[in-house]
Amino acid sequence: MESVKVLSPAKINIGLRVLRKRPDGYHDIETIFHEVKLFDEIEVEVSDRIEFETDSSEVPLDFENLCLRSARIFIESFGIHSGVRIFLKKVIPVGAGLGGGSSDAAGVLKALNILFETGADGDFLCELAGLIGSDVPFFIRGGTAYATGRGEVIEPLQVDFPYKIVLVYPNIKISTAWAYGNLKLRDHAGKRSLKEIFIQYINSPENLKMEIENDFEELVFSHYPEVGKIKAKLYELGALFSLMSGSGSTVFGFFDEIRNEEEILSAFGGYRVFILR
Ligand SMILES: C[C@@](CO)(OP(=O)(O)O)[C@H](O)COP(=O)(O)OP(=O)(O)OC[C@H]1O[C@@H](n2ccc(N)nc2=O)[C@H](O)[C@@H]1O
Ligand SMILES: Nc1ncnc2c1ncn2[C@@H]1O[C@H](COP(=O)(O)OP(=O)(O)O)[C@@H](O)[C@H]1O
Repeated sequence: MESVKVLSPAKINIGLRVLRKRPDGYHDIETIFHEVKLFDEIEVEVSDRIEFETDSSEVPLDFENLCLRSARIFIESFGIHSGVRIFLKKVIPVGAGLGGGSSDAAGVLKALNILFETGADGDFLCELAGLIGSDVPFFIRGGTAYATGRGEVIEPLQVDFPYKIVLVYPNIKISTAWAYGNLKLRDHAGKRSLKEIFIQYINSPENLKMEIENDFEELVFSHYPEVGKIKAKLYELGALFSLMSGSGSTVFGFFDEIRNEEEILSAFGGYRVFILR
């Protein structure tokens, strides 16, 4: 096989509860991951070294590069005796709460699995993915899933998703480690699980509004008031439900139909807006 190309999608978190700090420094969380139609592109081919190229100036090229980390883990775990060249076309904003880096890491695992014809199944790729980052296992299968543990325990959910989605990224990069490190934990004792709430109310946005929260909103909105203003503006523009994704700074809105595309785009002039139908 000459080369393999895959698309790696962004995600949103439809609700995010941070439950407790664990002895290993991570936090147990509860979230609904939902894949959205915004994609990076990855191409891999065999090479004599492990090489990486990208069209983005924002992706780190050192040890923090998640595509390189994925490739090294894959090559070591299968005892492969060649290298790979990875090309990443970056579309998903970086440090935006959309999981782009994690998705690219999963995309590299999936692409290399095809390139080297290992025959490894999704469960094995999920195990490798968990070594790279908490959000990476979700992206092996994508779709919609209920996640627990540090985010790596995935239960796929079958849902007919009824909304168009608008994403607004206000050009503010937020470090996930900073967000977890500065969060004041809230008490979720006695609440129904996000999975139950999501399944019961996916077609009832008024109830989603009342019951689904993202614990990072308070912290991020207080440091960056412009992020909170996006949520209010999305409701003014007709969103049925709106929430910040992950540790921010992207805010998403669910709409039944989008008839005011021009108005939405001009309301957020200067920000990156994605209208996903
Ligand atoms: C907040 C979320 C919600 O989906 O997403 P993003 O906003 O980053 O997209 C995730 O929990 C982000 O997961 P991910 O981005 O994979 O995090 P990792 O690389 O594993 O960890 C980065 C750092 O975040 C903290 N961390 C991460 C996950 C977790 N459950 N508890 C934590 O405390 C740790 O300090 C860790 O060193
Ligand atoms: N392929 C990649 N794309 C984006 N970021 C990457 C990548 N590889 C490593 N990173 C690092 O991961 C960090 C988190 O990026 P990203 O996954 O886009 O954000 P988030 O965790 O907010 O969803 C970035 O600040 C960057 O340093």
